[in-house]
Amino acid sequence: MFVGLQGSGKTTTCTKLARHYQARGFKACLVCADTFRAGAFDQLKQNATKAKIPYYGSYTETDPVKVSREGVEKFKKERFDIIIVDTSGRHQQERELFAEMVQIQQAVTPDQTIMVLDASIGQAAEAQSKAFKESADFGAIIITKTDGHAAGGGAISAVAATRTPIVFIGTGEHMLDLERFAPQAFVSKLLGMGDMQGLVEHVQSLKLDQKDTMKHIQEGIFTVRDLRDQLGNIMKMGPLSKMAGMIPGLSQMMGDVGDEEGSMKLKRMIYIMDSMTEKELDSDGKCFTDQPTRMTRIAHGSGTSVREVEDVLTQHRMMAGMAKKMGKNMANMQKQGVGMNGPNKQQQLAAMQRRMQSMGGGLGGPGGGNMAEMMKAFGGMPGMGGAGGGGNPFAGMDMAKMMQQFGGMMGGGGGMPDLASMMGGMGGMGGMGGAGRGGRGGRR
Ligand SMILES: Nc1nc2c(ncn2[C@@H]2O[C@H](COP(=O)(O)OP(=O)(O)OP(=O)(O)O)[C@@H](O)[C@H]2O)c(=O)[nH]1
Repeated sequence: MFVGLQGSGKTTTCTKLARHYQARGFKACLVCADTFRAGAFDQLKQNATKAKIPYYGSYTETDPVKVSREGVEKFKKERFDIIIVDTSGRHQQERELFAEMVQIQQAVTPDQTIMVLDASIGQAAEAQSKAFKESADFGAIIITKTDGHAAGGGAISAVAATRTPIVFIGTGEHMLDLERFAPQAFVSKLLGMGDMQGLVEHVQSLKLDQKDTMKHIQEGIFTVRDLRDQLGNIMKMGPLSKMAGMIPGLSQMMGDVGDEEGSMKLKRMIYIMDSMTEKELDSDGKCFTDQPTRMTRIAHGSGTSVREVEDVLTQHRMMAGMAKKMGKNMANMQKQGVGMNGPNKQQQLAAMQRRMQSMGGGLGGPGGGNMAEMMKAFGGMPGMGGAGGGGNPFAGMDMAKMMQQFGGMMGGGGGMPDLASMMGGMGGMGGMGGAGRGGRGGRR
């Protein structure tokens, strides 16, 4: 059950949370117990429909206690794992509404009552949460709008007084803008040091489909379609600035590259590939150099310029070259039998871990992120050859060799890549609004 002040972001956060659990395999649903505000049910309905989450509510029933009881009973019968009840927002003084909140709580006997707090109220959060605590005894807090200028620092320190855990934070208006609250990650992000754990969780929740591309890369192949799929995956990840905030040092490096410019560029690249024939998409791109008129046709078809089409093909050639290198190395590794399928798998894993740790220590760069964790995160990053949903595509291989190769790929000259060149490589790979222009692995 959700409680909170009017406009704190309750309804939005209910849907975000339901989607969060749904993406992790739970049967989640929403009950609208806000019969107070006209349009509240419509808002919940709209959000729920968009996120494909079952919902319950009524246009005619005015008793919120009745609606919530009916909704919860219905979904319990249908064996839902997580039933979220959204109550109407209130002001601190609204006695009647407070009484109603308690009645709903008694009617549905929630396993958890969560209070939603807007970060912008800052230090006032303490008085606010105390007032709520006196009526509805909530067990957890979600702080919303931490993407605003208030960043949540004041509100977070204020609610410490209630000794209630903050479980999630809202980081934007989009459905995916909900993060599990981890104090350490939160602080390092505030300080511009990135949040690799958040990145891994975010990428995992997107359920990116990378199977075909991974298989291709292992074989040393990278088709134009693979590039299209990877760019599509990057688009799914949400605004570039948000992703950058999670990668140590990247947001500083990106400087003035705007989200709009970046995503527009990605979109145009996708339009270009959408104007290609199936055969062209599945090709290695040579047909374009053999018959350059194809590029003119595609530029016309996609409403772009021949120059842009050339750029996409250059990008593809670069990635195909890397895939070829990678495929060869993987084949060599397999030949040498360094795969970890033998009986001493545990020992090999431990040795790998040690090697990774010692390498991680050598990684300078802004933020000095833990290399082992970074590799895990990059495992699931589109464009980095990750296997679907954050799985580590390097599992079962010699990590040291892999890392060396990464260094080579990113222009680090065979050693460990420094962070800047890694990001340069990423920017180049994804064509992400020029984020990688300065990096050695960048396009030019
Ligand atoms: N920037 C940002 N906006 C948010 C966030 N969470 C919610 N919002 C916005 O805050 C506004 C209010 O959100 P609602 O979900 O309608 O608030 P509510 O608490 O349900 O409002 P009542 O039903 O009146 O109590 C909406 O415009 C949301 O898009 C967040 O984390 N960041």
